[in-house]
Amino acid sequence: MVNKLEILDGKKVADASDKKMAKRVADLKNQNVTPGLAVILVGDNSASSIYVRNKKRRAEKLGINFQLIHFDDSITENELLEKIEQLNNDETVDGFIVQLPLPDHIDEEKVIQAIDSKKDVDGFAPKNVGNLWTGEPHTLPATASGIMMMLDFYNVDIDGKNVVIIGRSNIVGKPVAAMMLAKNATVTITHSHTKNLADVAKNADILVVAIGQAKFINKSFVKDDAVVIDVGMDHDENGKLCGDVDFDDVKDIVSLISPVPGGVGPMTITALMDQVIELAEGRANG
Ligand SMILES: NC(=O)C1=CN([C@@H]2O[C@H](COP(=O)(O)OP(=O)(O)OC[C@H]3O[C@@H](n4cnc5c(N)ncnc54)[C@H](OP(=O)(O)O)[C@@H]3O)[C@@H](O)[C@H]2O)C=CC1
Ligand SMILES: Nc1nc(=O)c2c([nH]1)NC[C@@H]1CN(c3ccc(C(=O)N[C@@H](CCC(=O)O)C(=O)O)cc3)C=[N+]21
Repeated sequence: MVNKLEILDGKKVADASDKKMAKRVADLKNQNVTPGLAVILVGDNSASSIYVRNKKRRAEKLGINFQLIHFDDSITENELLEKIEQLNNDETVDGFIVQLPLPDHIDEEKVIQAIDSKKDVDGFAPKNVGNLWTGEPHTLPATASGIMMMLDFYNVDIDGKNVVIIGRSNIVGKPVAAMMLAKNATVTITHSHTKNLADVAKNADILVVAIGQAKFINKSFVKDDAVVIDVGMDHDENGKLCGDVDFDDVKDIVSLISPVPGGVGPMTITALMDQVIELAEGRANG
């Protein structure tokens, strides 16, 4: 079978949206409002560090105020909660993120609940999660939104399609499921207890992989002509950044695939910046 490989080029989609977003930031600055984003990073998780570095770069490019608050692993839960309270009350900060995962001695649930849902640009606060499933959400998880924006850019039809998601995290798997369902996909969420994962995954017209295992998904998991979205931020045996999908193994059978790097990562940042700008627009309009 002859197959024309097409890449879901997240970098290209991101560059196109940057032009529109920079214009919105300029309009806000004319009204004396500068969008503000703060990020709390505890310790130095590798995927988090990549995310922080690229967010800073993109915020600076777009003219968004970016503030990194970097704590050592030894920070106490109370110190972290105090910082969150301060950001909740800081009028120059439109939105902020607490990078996950957090060290074991900190209760992630408690931290997320402390974030003012109006400033929760990750869309992780319980109120925003609830709204994601019932409609009219205030903020949305950036990775899932970024994936949907990318599929939209490439005119990938979702209605009635079989979407299989591998991974059920609150950051990626579950919000992707909610958004795909809202677009009328038939959604299957799989995880480490799923039996016959390859057979289930082979039903997917659109396969979304977010497990954090380098090159785990090879062509035995992928149907011919499937669309494959690789969320993983892993490292191969040479320490090089790679995804959860073995790109070279599947590239000849898929119809569309997002690479790592240059796929979902840049789209996550696009979706995040879009959300920060939107909150600042809300502030400017009173
Ligand atoms: N590009 C981006 O924008 C982003 C990238 N990432 C990256 O995506 C990956 C996943 O992140 P995240 O969702 O936070 O990960 P988590 O570790 O929170 O969750 C991983 C999920 O994958 C499942 N899983 C793990 N191994 C297997 C397996 N062998 N077979 C089936 N299911 C499996 C787990 O199952 P169970 O629940 O049963 O344990 C769990 O549901 C990471 O590499 C991360 O760095 C994350 C966020 C954003
Ligand atoms: N509260 C919280 N929300 C998150 O959304 C969140 C998090 N914590 N913790 C960590 C993961 C990981 N994540 C990434 C986003 C973009 C890139 C990214 O920019 N990737 C580039 C990397 C390119 C490079 O610089 O080498 C790419 O794929 O092209 C990476 C990783 C968000 N996460």
